[in-house]
Amino acid sequence: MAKNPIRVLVTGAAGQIGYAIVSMIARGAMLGPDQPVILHLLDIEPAAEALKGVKMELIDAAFPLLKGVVATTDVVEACQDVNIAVMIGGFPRNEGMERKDVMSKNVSIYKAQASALEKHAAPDCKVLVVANPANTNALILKEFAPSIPEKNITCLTRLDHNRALGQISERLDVHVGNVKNVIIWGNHSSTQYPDVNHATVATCDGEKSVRELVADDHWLKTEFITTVQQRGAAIIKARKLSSALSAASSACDHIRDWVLGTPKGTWVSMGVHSDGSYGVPPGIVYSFPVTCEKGEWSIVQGLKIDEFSRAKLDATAQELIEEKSLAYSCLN
Ligand SMILES: NC(=O)C1=CN([C@@H]2O[C@H](COP(=O)(O)OP(=O)(O)OC[C@H]3O[C@@H](n4cnc5c(N)ncnc54)[C@H](O)[C@@H]3O)[C@@H](O)[C@H]2O)C=CC1
Ligand SMILES: O=C([O-])CC(=O)C(=O)O
Repeated sequence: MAKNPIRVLVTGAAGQIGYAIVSMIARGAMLGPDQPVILHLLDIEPAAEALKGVKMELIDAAFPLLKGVVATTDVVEACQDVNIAVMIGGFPRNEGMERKDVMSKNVSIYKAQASALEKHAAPDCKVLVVANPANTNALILKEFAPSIPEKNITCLTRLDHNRALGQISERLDVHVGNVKNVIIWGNHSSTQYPDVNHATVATCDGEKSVRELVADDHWLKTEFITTVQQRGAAIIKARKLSSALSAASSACDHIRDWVLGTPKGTWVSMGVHSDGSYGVPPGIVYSFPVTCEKGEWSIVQGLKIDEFSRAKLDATAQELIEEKSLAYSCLN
């Protein structure tokens, strides 16, 4: 029997990431090749014509899984009964800016949209915040949508996770699909900590540790980390626009694994509300290694954290604490 359609909200749908992600969702990259979807597209009035154009193109593409498109500038209409909300609406940074530099513009959007989601989305709606500063926007969204369960509000660090997989794959000249279990700890910012201490590569002789195969701790502790931390800025420098294709694809990966589950023995990175695991203070949205099953994520427990990692985990937590107070000062 055909499945009922799932309603997916995409905010900022007339923007770069929005334009890239809608066709991915309509092709089944987010929810599976047999899952019909209805797209709810939200943007603001100045982008209303462009949004209309996106809807026209979705119709023209005749996607078999796409059962309807609601394209609107009305946040209430956009949020009505949605099961998944991908929150991309906001302002991107330009060259030379840090992601927190878009804080004052973007956190107020998340405060305003929180209550529309709370009142009008499906009660079990899963929320992914993409717009920067992603962790802090997710925190603000939760704060102003208190009835949405904390575990349903997450932010995107899967792009950083995929970037780390990509860097290891390039360095070892192995296919990226054979590399797994890197971790992004902390903030989606230049203080994030890409950690390969538990990462492995599938080889014909079984799974091997990334650290042993790379055999260059200096590179892993320096250039590898900074390349992943600075990749967003490098893309902006090269394209004069921030990452869009890779952000859209990673957002699909995030939701797909959350809803359909992570493969056995594999974890991914998600920005989630800290429960105090690994000594990370509660009260911030922090990227952890997680596995997902039956639509629920859980933080991977019991990983050994060495002294080098400890300092990095703490530094990015500290930045998130500071961002939190900056966000509140922007809202006052
Ligand atoms: N977490 C992550 O890994 C990544 C996050 N980002 C962030 O995603 C966000 C979007 O990036 P792009 O698509 O490149 O930007 P963009 O400027 O191309 O598109 C953003 C869209 O949001 C719309 N918008 C603005 N205010 C809105 C509101 N109140 N409600 C609904 N829509 C609204 C704009 O009209 C625009 O169409 C930025 O904040 C960017 O920094 C980008 C890449 C990766
Ligand atoms: O760097 C930016 O501003 C966009 C972004 O978040 C990324 O590419 O990771």
